[in-house]
Amino acid sequence: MRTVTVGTRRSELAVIQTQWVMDRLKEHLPDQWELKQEKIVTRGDQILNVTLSKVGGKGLFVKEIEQALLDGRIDLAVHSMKDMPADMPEGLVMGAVTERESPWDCLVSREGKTLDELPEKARVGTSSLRRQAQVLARRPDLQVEPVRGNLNTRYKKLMDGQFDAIVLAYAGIQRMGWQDKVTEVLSEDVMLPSVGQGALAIQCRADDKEILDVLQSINDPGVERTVTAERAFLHAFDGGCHLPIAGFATLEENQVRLRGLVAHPTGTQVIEGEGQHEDATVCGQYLADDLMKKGAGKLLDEVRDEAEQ
Ligand SMILES: NCc1[nH]cc(CCC(=O)O)c1CC(=O)O
Repeated sequence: MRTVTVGTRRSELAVIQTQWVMDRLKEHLPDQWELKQEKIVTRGDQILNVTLSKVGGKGLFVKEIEQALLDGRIDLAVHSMKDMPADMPEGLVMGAVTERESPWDCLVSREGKTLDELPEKARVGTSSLRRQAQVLARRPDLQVEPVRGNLNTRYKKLMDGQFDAIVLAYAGIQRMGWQDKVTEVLSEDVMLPSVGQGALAIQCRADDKEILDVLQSINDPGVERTVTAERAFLHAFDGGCHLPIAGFATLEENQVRLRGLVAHPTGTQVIEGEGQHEDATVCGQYLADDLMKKGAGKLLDEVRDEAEQ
């Protein structure tokens, strides 16, 4: 008999994601085990109306949750993979990676216009430098403005007329059941997604063998492999989701194929590449090396300097 406490952020999306994982876990739990949910407020949830990139710091959405795991207040935690920092605190591990929903971004537009159809100087809401850079690379005339808050808040701001369109992760929209609000799913040639986008990461204590065993049953090895390549790529730049870096991997026969890019937030410079390798981590590192040779390191230094001003 064991009561397993599952930690989650309190936003509607986080709760839906956690419930989804709990439903899966239920089918694999030993007899007499129970699942309980515990909501945790993170710093990222408390910061409103500030551009995340300005607040900086990696893991705004995970720190408090990690502390709860280390303290034993919770036994496992469900995170959006893309919110997970590259380095895990001592004593914690990623016990499972779940199957991936859509990795793409999408445009939700107030008057049903696609990215190419938006009128000149239309206002697009996003606080992600990665999305900003790619929107501006395609449509330099648009005005990109920061938008904070959870999905409900952002959608309300769009409908109130603060923006003509917003860019969101399609996976989040799907989980909320909001597919009919989407104007356009953006293809990888327009908007390469964030590393890990659409996948969920389940974190637990490294020494909790019982939980690790149960988590194995819901782990998706294919997604684990592609996400490992994407994260190795991001890690090589010492980057978090607040930098304009994108990466997306697929499996082709026995190879991991990875596309990645580093951009200036103004969209005026985009350095991109593609590579494949059997080993996921090597694949990510090789592509990062390739982009470094094309000037990505210098570009990111500029972006970091500008962010500090
Ligand atoms: N940045 C916040 C965040 N973290 C995870 C998702 C949902 C999608 C996912 O699982 O990647 C979102 C919302 C968004 O970016 O629109």
